[in-house]
Amino acid sequence: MTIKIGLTGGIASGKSTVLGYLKELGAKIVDADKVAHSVYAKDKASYFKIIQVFGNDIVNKNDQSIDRSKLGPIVFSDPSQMKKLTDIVYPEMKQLIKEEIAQVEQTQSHKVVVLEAAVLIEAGLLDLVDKVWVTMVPKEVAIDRIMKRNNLSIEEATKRVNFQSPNEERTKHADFVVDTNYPDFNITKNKVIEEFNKLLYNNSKL
Ligand SMILES: CC(C)(COP(=O)(O)OP(=O)(O)OC[C@H]1O[C@@H](n2cnc3c(N)ncnc32)[C@H](O)[C@@H]1O)[C@@H](O)C(=O)NCCC(=O)NCCS
Ligand SMILES: Nc1ncnc2c1ncn2[C@@H]1O[C@H](COP(=O)(O)OP(=O)(O)OP(=O)(O)O)[C@@H](O)[C@H]1O
Repeated sequence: MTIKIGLTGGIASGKSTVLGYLKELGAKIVDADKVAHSVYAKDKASYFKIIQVFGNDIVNKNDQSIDRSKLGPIVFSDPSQMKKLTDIVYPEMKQLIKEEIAQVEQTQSHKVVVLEAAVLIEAGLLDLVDKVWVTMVPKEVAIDRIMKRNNLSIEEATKRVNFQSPNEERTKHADFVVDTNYPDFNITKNKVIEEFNKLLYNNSKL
């Protein structure tokens, strides 16, 4: 049997760091951001729907591809526009993720598959996983990390954090909360290894 972990967390909460540890432990990674990007391809049903809703201005004139860098500013500054986009993107994204996970289950290529998705809960992906892991730092720490990492003002960094759901929304669904608010990355790493092994060796599904 394959154990399916959904990994989510707010911006700059340590998702990529934890994902790196899980990869080292041998888990297969499914990256929801990447899958979401793939639905913009011309052979996907979402392609035409997105152009219908957002118009030709978001299309690259040379190759007719959708330019995400034009779409981003429209949707990230207006939740109602983001809702219009995700109403189109999420169903196709979920179907593709389902297929990717099924492939791992069928071939039994990996014992653990991790679905990394910033919007695991919002996109209705909870039913695809057995366990939910949530990376978390206090809001002020996230803001501080973004200011340093992305070289942004406190206002810009705060805007990015506020765009996403609050930590409490996510931790409500968590089987395991990965607190990454430690200067020493090894503390985070050891917690991840411990929980991973618990899951792998105490799991009746295996
Ligand atoms: C708006 C789009 C076109 C911008 O693409 P672009 O390549 O410029 O940015 P990218 O996808 O790398 O996103 C930047 C960051 O924002 C996060 N993010 C993207 N969409 C959302 C959202 N709806 N809610 C919260 N965070 C989001 C991503 O996880 C990532 O950390 C793209 O993010 C998108 O299609 N978003 C809607 C689908 C979605 O929710 N994707 C996230 C799946 S985890
Ligand atoms: N103990 C720690 N564990 C994880 N990350 C830490 C820790 N201490 C500091 N950080 C820093 O937090 C920042 C965010 O980490 P990471 O990129 O893994 O987060 P993320 O959730 O994937 O971010 P985003 O959603 O913005 O891509 C990084 O700059 C990282 O160096």
